[in-house]
Amino acid sequence: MVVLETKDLSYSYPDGTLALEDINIKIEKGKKIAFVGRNGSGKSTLFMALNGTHRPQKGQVLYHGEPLRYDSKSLREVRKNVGIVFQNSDDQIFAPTIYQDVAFGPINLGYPKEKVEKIVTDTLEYVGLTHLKNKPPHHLSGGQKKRVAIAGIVAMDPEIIILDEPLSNLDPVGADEVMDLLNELNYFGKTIIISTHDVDLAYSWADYVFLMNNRRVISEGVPEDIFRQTENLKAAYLRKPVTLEIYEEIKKRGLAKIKSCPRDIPDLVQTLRSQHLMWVDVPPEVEVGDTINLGILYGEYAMDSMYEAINCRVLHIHEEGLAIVEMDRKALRAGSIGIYDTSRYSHDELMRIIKRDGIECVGAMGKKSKLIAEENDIYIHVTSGVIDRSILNALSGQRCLILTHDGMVEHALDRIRGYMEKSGINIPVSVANPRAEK
Ligand SMILES: Nc1ncnc2c1ncn2[C@@H]1O[C@H](COP(=O)(O)OP(=O)(O)OP(=O)(O)O)[C@@H](O)[C@H]1O
Repeated sequence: MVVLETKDLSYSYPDGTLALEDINIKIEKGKKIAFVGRNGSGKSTLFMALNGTHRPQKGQVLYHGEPLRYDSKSLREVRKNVGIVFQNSDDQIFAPTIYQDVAFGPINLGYPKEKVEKIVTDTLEYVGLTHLKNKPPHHLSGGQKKRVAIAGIVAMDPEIIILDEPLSNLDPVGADEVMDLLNELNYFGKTIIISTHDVDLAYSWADYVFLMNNRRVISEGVPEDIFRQTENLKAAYLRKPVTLEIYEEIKKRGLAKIKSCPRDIPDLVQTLRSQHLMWVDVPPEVEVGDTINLGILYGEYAMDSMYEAINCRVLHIHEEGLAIVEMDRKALRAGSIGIYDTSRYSHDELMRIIKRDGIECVGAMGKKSKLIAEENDIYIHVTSGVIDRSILNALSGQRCLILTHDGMVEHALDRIRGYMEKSGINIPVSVANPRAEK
């Protein structure tokens, strides 16, 4: 379903600068969208047009198929549904305390006092800022300010959240936290639109990408297509994402075993063709192309995990039964992943699970999980890209536990099961504290 659309939209600033020209885009509900383009290509201007702040001189913006109207009542309505988080948090945060800042939107929407209080309390908890609620915003770090700005928008419960350069000026941890938050919001149904220069981020994160240059959208599509269009990337002064570049080099050398483009590190690892060739004696009945089982390697002989079952494909049979075979290593004990639902957190149970399952690697998704780990002095090995890194750690034989909550539990299960299906590798995965059966 298309939620937001523009038709032949052009916009010039009052000083005559033409900033957008004939923009035709369609935004699908529930997607993660990235607008990628260098400085000055028109991304911020487009975002301001999408929520009615800039009124185009030509063309239209449509929200759910209805052209935007620019009277104050209609604008209020559209801004409630299409929230923008500005690039510079200081442009957005102005109340004396964080609490008041987040309350600003809901109060403006005319909600009763109790409802405002509940929304603000829930939102601050959601973004992990409850402990700072009475602080003045200018005392916060860049990452915290960004989360306050996002909270201010989330508090109005918009259908679409637009973020202009959400990671600019953030350190890697702050950036990961913001991306975690955006993924969670998207998982629970919000359409998320960001602008960025970061091609690696857009490639791995977005469902759909618009490439902008010089006031126009020059290309659009799924990231695997957009970032392979070398000419368009050059025209937009952008480079290829690193994961894609590595994959293309691997492919050129005949080392890739699958044709689909990997978008993240587990996918990239999965792409690698096993290159282990060896000589073995084979019985007379074996023919070229047969698969034979060589048994199990472990310890220092196993390369990818603690224990590996080695199957071989016979490539060539030499005289007297000596054959060249290509080894296919399969992890036998691929480690495991437990998922702990922190919405049903109990200190004793969590500590018992970590001990019982011999957990070697803990990952925390979301602010609440990180706080729980901190409270309990649990060392967090993985704080970002938690699901993918846990998969990689499990593949190398580690027992992993992911701390997360509510619906994200299902999301993690889906992602891990999806990986198992694609790769054919079985990683034991379960919810460590499942909901009790009624
Ligand atoms: N208030 C303004 N008045 C006049 N021209 C402006 C104004 N704001 C932006 N522009 C111009 O509009 C064009 C598009 O700018 P815009 O900020 O939308 O680009 P952008 O892609 O968001 O860039 P960045 O990545 O640097 O944020 C640029 O040529 C810019 O100089």
